[in-house]
Amino acid sequence: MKVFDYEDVQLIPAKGIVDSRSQVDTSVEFGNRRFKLPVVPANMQTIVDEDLSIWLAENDYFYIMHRFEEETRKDFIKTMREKGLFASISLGIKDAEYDFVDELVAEDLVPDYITIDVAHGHSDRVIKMIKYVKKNMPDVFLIAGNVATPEAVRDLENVGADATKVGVGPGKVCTTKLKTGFGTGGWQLAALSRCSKVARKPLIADGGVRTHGDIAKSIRFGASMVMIGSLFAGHEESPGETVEINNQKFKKYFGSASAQQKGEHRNVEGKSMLVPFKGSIQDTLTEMQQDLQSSISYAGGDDLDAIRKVDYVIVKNSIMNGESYNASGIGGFDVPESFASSNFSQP
Ligand SMILES: NC(=O)C1=CN([C@@H]2O[C@H](COP(=O)(O)OP(=O)(O)OC[C@H]3O[C@@H](n4cnc5c(N)ncnc54)[C@H](OP(=O)(O)O)[C@@H]3O)[C@@H](O)[C@H]2O)C=CC1
Ligand SMILES: Nc1nc2c(ncn2[C@@H]2O[C@H](COP(=O)(O)O)[C@@H](O)[C@H]2O)c(=O)[nH]1
Repeated sequence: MKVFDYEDVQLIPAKGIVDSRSQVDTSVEFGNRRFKLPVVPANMQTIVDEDLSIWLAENDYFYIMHRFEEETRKDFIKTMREKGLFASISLGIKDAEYDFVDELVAEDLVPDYITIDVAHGHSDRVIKMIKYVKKNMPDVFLIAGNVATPEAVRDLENVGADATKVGVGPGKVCTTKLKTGFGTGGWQLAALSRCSKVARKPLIADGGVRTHGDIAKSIRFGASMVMIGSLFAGHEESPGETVEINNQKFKKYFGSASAQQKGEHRNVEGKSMLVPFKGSIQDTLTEMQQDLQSSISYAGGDDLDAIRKVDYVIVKNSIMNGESYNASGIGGFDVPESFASSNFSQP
């Protein structure tokens, strides 16, 4: 199998057709709505909250609210409806989630988008939940994940998923690859490419995006939407706790399967980091849009479709010219265990 990841690939420029990058359209249709960018902040507790969801929806960006404050989900849907905004929530697969689905139907609170958010999406339990949601809420746009293989994409699509989310273990705060030996860490882009060969519905590339150019690469290899955690951590609007060390501001970013999230040390497959404070999320989204407009212009077109057909080369591990990601200021650092547990109150 030919494997490669984001840092191993360079897209090859084609003859440009626009006079200015400002003419380029980065918008994407996803589930009958059009969004400004093919990018969604990860549905994690230190990345998105209600305020940010409202802001994103009001400004025509896609969002998925996380599922880690279960009891607030109905009120969240009501709030979004009162504001005339779309509602997009996450769902687990435990027994109580079936009752939750029943309650949403009974109380006429069916959201516009639901994302089934579990680590091992290619499983009987996820298939059962997809069938249940689609039977009881046929109009909801249902995203299911996470998966790593074409077989999984086929299986989840066949039982009713409207989109599948690809990426097991490539995340910045993920320890799945180390603790279990499984996943798409190190070959996430190739895994996405394999999945795109069979997908009949949209794919979301999830995890491993470290630079804005990786968004264009995700689109090239089959993604309709790109889910990003670490690049969205550390903003003013990010819900992660702010920490000051030696007069420098940081924000916490922790995994959804970390001890911090779970409140216990059982089946931990995630860790916690401090990410340098980055200012406003609007600035990052604007820069992402400008960079993607530039990508599309290099692809020789004026919308995202141009990137999907562009040629590429594999240049094994060479695009950083010997620099590490941290050296370019993109990273952050891991939180020592002692610091993580003593200075952070559990959600
Ligand atoms: N994208 C990725 O690579 C990963 C993402 N995550 C994120 O972490 C969060 C927690 O995920 P998850 O633990 O699935 O959710 P939950 O903690 O809600 O667990 C869901 C259910 O699935 C069971 N379960 C979890 N993992 C497995 C497995 N490998 N095989 C069989 N059953 C399993 C759990 O039981 P029990 O705990 O008893 O096994 C539980 O009953 C999610 O937000 C997920 O997206 C986590 C790991 C990888
Ligand atoms: N293995 C784990 N993966 C996790 C955990 N929490 C979140 N995630 C996944 O990571 C991406 C974000 O990746 P990034 O590289 O952009 O930071 C997120 O969308 C999840 O799919 C976890 O605890 N363990």
